[in-house]
Amino acid sequence: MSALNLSNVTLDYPDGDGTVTALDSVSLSVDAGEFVSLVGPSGSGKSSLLAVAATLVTPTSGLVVIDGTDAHSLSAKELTTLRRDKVGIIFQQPNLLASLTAAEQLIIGDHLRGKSLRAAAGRAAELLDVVGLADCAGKRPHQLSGGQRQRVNIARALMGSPKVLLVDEPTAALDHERSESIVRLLRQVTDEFQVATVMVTHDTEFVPLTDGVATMRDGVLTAAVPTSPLVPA
Ligand SMILES: Nc1ncnc2c1ncn2[C@@H]1O[C@H](COP(=O)(O)OP(=O)(O)OP(=O)(O)O)[C@@H](O)[C@H]1O
Repeated sequence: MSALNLSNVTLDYPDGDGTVTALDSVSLSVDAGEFVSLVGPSGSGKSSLLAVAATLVTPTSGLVVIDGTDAHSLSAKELTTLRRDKVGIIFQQPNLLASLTAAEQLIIGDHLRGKSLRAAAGRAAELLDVVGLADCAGKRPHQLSGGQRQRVNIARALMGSPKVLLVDEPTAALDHERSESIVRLLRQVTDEFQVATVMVTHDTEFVPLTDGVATMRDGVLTAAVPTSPLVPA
C-alpha cells in the first residue's frame, strides 16, 4: 500500500467567468521510503499538487488517500487530525519563530498536540541530532545559518512521525553546497523514517539523489520515472 496515493485528481480554480485547471487528472503514488522529485515550469501546478496532497485544498474530483485513509471520507476535524498525524510539510522559508531556540521550535508543536513537555523535549533532542544540529539546540534563528535553519525546519516536520513528507523548493534560498546537503538530508530521513517524500524542485542537479522524477506541465503529470542510481556521498 502506498503511503500517498493521488488518483485522477482534478483541481479547478475559479478564473473570471471560467475556471483554470491547476491539476488535470493527476495520479501519483509514493511508497514508504520513496523519494520523488517533482519538476515543471512555473504555474504548471506543482504547489497545487502539494496543497492537495497535504489535504489543505480539496480537489474538484479524484481521490487523495494518505496511509490508507481516503481524505474525502473525513469530517473537517478528522481531516485536521489526519494532517497533523500523517503529513509533514516543509516550505521554502523555514518560518521559525525569532524568540525560540532550535529545540523550542520543535517542542512547541508537539506540546500543543498534547504531548508532555518531557516527551517532546526528548524527541526534539533526537531529531536535532539526526539533522546534525545536536550542538545548536539552544541557538535562536539569527544565530543559525540558512542551511541550519532549513535543518531545523526538517526536524520540526518530522516531530509528529509523519508518513508523508511534502517539501516545496527546500533549496531555493541556499548556495550549491548547502542545497546538496539539504537534499542529502531529505534522502537520509526518507530512508531512516520510511516516509513517502515528494520534493518540488528547480534544482534538477539533485534529482539523482531521489528515486524518481515526475514532471508537471499545464496541470498534467507524467508518471515518475526512475532516476539513475544514487551518487555516493
Ligand atoms: N488560489 C488560486 N486561485 C486561482 N488560481 C490559482 C490559485 N493557485 C494557483 N492558481 C493557478 O493554478 C495554476 C497552477 O499554479 P501552481 O501555483 O500550482 O503552479 P506551480 O507549478 O507551483 O508554480 P510555481 O513554480 O511558480 O510556484 C496556475 O495557472 C495558477 O495561476
